[in-house]
Amino acid sequence: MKLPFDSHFFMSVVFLCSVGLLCYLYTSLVEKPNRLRSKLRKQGVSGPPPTILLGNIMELKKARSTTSNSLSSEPPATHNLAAVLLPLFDKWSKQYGQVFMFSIGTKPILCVNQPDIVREFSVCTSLDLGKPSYQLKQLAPLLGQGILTSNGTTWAHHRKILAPELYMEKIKGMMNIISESAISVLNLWNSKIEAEGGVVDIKIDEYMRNFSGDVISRACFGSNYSKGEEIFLKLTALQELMSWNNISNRIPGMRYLPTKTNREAWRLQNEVKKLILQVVKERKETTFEKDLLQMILESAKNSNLSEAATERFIVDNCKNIYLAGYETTAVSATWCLMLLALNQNWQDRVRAEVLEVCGGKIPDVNMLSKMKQLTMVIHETLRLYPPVSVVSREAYKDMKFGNLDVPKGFSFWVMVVTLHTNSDNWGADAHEFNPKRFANGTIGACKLPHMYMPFGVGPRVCLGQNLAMVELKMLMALILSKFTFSLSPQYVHSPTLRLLIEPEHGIKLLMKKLSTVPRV
Ligand code: HEM
Repeated sequence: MKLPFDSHFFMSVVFLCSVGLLCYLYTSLVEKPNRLRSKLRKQGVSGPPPTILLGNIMELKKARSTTSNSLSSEPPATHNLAAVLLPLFDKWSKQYGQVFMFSIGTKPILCVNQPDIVREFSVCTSLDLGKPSYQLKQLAPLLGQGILTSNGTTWAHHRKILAPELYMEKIKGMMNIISESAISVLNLWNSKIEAEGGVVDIKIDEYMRNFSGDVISRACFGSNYSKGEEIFLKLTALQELMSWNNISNRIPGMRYLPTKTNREAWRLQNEVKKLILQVVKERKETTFEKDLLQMILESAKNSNLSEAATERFIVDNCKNIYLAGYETTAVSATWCLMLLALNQNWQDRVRAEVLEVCGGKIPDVNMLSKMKQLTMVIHETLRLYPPVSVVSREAYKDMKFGNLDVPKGFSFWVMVVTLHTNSDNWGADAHEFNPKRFANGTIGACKLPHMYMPFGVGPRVCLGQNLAMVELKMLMALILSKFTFSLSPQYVHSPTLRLLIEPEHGIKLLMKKLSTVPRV
């Protein structure tokens, strides 16, 4: 058969295309990352040598698998998470200094724990310092493009719309919802204790999730938990599929292949979208509340977006808020109860404060603000067990931090756990539970307060931190005023790093009703 074109010409085109593709791959996967790394090497920054394409992935993987089973089954004597969860980073930091570079795949990353650079990084307001591109790609299937997963002017637009809805003034209006959600957990525990004769061994994790899910769903979206429950379950399953443990998330391009896991993730994505749009539809038909969902709806309407873009704006931001505020608060509450169970003196002390301030009433904002000991305990919990272990950014143009010229394309990691337990900053008891260090607030707690960052830093600092603190205080105050608790003998201490720092086997407490008012 005669080809309609010259076969030599065809072969030349194929040859040239292949050479072009190889050059492109070589430049973007090998030459460019090497060029970026060499710019920092010239400034004296070193780090573990990366292997071609895989970077330091194999070392990171090995470190994770060797540490995951090495934790004590006893309650912790100290809370040295940096050494347990991030030993490789500890080792690299000792070997290469407080600023070193490593690679995830071909992506060069600068790990920064040096106080002056962390300070500059945390006050930088440039829109060119955004969330890392590799992270946005990884989270896109889970979160689409909302406030958590966008950069530049798109992010600024999302933040402007959402921020006022989470100011303290608005949170005051959510107090009833927050206390009702907490009381429903207390009622369940009460019934369990009565049914089981006075003391009950409870795994608290799901209750904490129900609480924070209920609050987010009702306060921000006006729907009740039973409507949000399905969304939460699917998002949690989706989050699990997106976690580091899933190989598809570690190999570039793998998530586009129709593997079993990916197909399951796509199915869940569609279902979550349908459910959120269903809540939106009901909302349009029935209510004109001025809550977060209403703001998102109105802003989408005013933005002259196409119907598809409007849907995406709504669905993505709903998912972002659900995800940002759900697990983080639940996990913090879980760790806080574990620490109070382990430290009975602090449990008694905070309970005495709660009983004195509230006198048997449900706390209001004013009462919560008077609970100093409780606030100290929560800050200390977030110091030792910060749910978000790394604050990360990428330089989208050449930038300067301290003496460091950082080329465009470099990502930064600030290791929150490492900063939170640095003994130079926090003192010799850095790995111990000592809420007293927060007696003068977060500013007086250590030598360099900007190194305390459970809610992140700079313009992208957590939007929900006021809400989270009020939720945690309300829940702890109500639990402490009704129950006493200690760690269950079945509790196994095994903090693990999924997307967040979580108790691997959950937290079990021995819980009973409070009979007498304790003396301190
Ligand atoms: C104890 C609970 C929480 C913790 C520890 C936490 C922590 C964080 C952290 C570390 C960040 C990233 C900040 C950065 O990159 O500098 C963040 C971002 C965010 N959080 Fe939270 N968070 C909590 C609760 C909440 C709640 C309850 C909500 C909302 C209802 C929320 C909404 C957000 C949003 C929207 C962002 C993205 C901000 C942006 O990129 O502009 N968070 N959070």
